[in-house]
Amino acid sequence: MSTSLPISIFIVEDNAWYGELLEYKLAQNPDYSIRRFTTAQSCLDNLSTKPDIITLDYSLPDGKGDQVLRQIREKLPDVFVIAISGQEDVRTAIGLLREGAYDYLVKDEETADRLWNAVGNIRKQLELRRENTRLREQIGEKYEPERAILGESPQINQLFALIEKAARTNITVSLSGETGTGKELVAKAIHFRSERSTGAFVAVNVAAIPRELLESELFGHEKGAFTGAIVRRIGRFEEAHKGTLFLDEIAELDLSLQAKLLRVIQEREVTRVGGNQRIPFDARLMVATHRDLAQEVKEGRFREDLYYRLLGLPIQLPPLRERGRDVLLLAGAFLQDFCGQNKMAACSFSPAAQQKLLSYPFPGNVRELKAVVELAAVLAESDVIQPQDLSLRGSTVSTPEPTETPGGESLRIQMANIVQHYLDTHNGNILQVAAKLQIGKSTIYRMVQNNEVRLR
Ligand SMILES: Nc1ncnc2c1ncn2[C@@H]1O[C@H](COP(=O)(O)OP(=O)(O)OP(=O)(O)O)[C@@H](O)[C@H]1O
Repeated sequence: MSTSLPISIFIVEDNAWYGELLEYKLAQNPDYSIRRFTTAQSCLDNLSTKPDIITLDYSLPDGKGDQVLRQIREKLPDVFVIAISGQEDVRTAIGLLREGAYDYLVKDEETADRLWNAVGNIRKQLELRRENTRLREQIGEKYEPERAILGESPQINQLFALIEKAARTNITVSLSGETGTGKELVAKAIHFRSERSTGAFVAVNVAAIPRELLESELFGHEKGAFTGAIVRRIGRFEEAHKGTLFLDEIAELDLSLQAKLLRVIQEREVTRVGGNQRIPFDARLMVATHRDLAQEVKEGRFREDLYYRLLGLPIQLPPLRERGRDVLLLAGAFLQDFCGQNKMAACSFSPAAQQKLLSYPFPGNVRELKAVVELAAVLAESDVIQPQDLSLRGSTVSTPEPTETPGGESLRIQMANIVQHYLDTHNGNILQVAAKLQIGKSTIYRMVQNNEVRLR
């Protein structure tokens, strides 16, 4: 297998003949770019070019292998060093491996082949490392707030400023706002801008997990802790170690779990269900709710002490209807994305459709807008979306009847027929059908609510 990624290798060997042999072997792979050095100093002087791998002769005229290895690793901690020595001394080998050498080879007639294999193994690790870096960069880019969170209204600009502040420290962040306003998106943006971005972002929707499972979900359980606990399982707190734990719908946590959560946060240790070992964790906490948590405290449904523990930096997300022309900006971006993903001609909104979007209150906020736009793109008869293509709940703007097709069925009925067919063939699994048809799941939920389709 040849890799398209070049790998740079330094061969440090004072014996010219031996150096030649190693270079000859490795040069068989055209992706390896090789440089040879006969002294430790000449290698150290060239480390700024950042080789991926160094093969290091243990006995160089100007330095012993372990000292040179240390100097190399001080400058390039990530470089893979393969030590090569003429002496079969186990202690030397162990010492070098302890100093961080990747491998140790003894000079004999098979060294070149073993080096070839060792470099091949390193290459695989390097490819994984590069892939990881690439993915991490992509994620970082994706969650660069200015790119992922769309909007130009003063409210959104204030939000960007708060995200920057939150990302600079480890302070707990409490997000509030109506459903679909982007609370989870903001939590991710903060995580991926923070020093913890290389750690995991672990999201738990407290309301979506049955009470009896939630404790073990959060804190883990030991094998045999309860019927069904056939293996030990680490909880979300442990999973988020060095990263961020995002607890969504925190107001739905019942009072007994609130007490446990408070203790865990105070002590920064979890005890798995059925266990007695206290396991320290280092996760940053972010919480979100669509409720007024202070009001929940007043009404005795949320512990006051936990409330103050979690409040940290409060960020309130404005409803979409208060973001002025951001509605059109978001709608345009969602439309472009959807048409691009589905290889449809570029679409736009007619002025009347834009007006309709601007005058609708969007109780489901950005999530609803996205679903409405995607459905409109499917329903529209031309590449200009008209008001009647926008299916808004209880809309005040009068919408003409959907166009009749030659067969006499309205497009909306046809759409319902298609969705019904997929629901029937996918056991009523809304998520699967939404993915298959590339429409928002809320669109299908709405069709179910309006009795346009049925879950049989
Ligand atoms: N400003 C924005 N720019 C682009 N996309 C957004 C914006 N705000 C929200 N979204 C998108 O809207 C959808 C809903 O966002 P998100 O899940 O973050 O909302 P939420 O407030 O956490 O919802 P809930 O309270 O229901 O959990 C997601 O697809 C998200 O990417």
